[in-house]
Amino acid sequence: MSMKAISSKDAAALDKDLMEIGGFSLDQLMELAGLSVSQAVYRVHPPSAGKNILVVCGPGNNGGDGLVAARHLAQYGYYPSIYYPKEGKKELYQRLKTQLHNLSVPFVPDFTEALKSADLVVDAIFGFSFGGPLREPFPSIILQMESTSVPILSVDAPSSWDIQAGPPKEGPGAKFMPQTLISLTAPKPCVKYFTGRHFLGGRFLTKSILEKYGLDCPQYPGVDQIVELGVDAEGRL
Ligand SMILES: NC(=O)C1=CN([C@@H]2O[C@H](COP(=O)(O)OP(=O)(O)OC[C@H]3O[C@@H](n4cnc5c(N)ncnc54)[C@H](O)[C@@H]3O)[C@@H](O)[C@H]2O)[C@@H](O)CC1
Ligand SMILES: [K+]
Repeated sequence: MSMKAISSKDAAALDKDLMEIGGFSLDQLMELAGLSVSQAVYRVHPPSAGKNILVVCGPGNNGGDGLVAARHLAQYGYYPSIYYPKEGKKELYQRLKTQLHNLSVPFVPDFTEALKSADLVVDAIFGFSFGGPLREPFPSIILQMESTSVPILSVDAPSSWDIQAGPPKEGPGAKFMPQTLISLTAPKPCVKYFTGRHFLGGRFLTKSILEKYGLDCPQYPGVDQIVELGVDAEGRL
């Protein structure tokens, strides 16, 4: 099973349509996106494989997806911790933080230290609005993510990759290849450089939106919020 990619411009327009025409709020979309991310974590890394999940959040909505996913992971019995070096300004992120504080999910100050005890890293740093050379404090975080042996699951795109053109030719991110990627709504063009396990999440598209953007959404099995691309609902290639 495969799916057509969507450019970052169309992905942003589709998001806007879901809210302005579709009647969704950002909170709802982020909740469903983050729920998908948590299910992908559970699928590739069940609690029996290690419960310490380090969720690295960036300043935008990709980071918001990470905050939501961390809440669900805590409810599933994992021990998530959050590294959030550049917090976003939206009130929504503050509410997500409160929800995590109330579950005693720690916000950790030192990425290098936190990585030492992590069983899996969720890369929720940048999604489809990433562009240009990496600005501080992210270059050193990306360098550590590309050289660690801890498995990484990236949300919507491997952070530091150009959404269209894929990994940078040199510098931080040039060798970054997460083990798992969950594309939200639809894969982005950079997915053609990705070689790991690939899931789709964000189960909120309607027939008219699929038609407008020329997308063909694979069938999600049962009540799942994720579908693995490359494998069909019955597990066949
Ligand atoms: N329909 C969907 O697919 C949905 C998508 N959501 C998520 O929203 C993401 C897009 O969110 P946003 O548009 O807020 O953007 P992102 O979260 O992709 O990133 C934007 C932030 O990154 C910073 N940034 C961009 N380039 C940078 C660079 N070179 N160095 C340092 N900082 C940089 C920007 O200043 C901004 O703060 C998607 O990828 C997805 O994860 C969900 O939250 C909601 C539903
Ligand atoms: K990401």
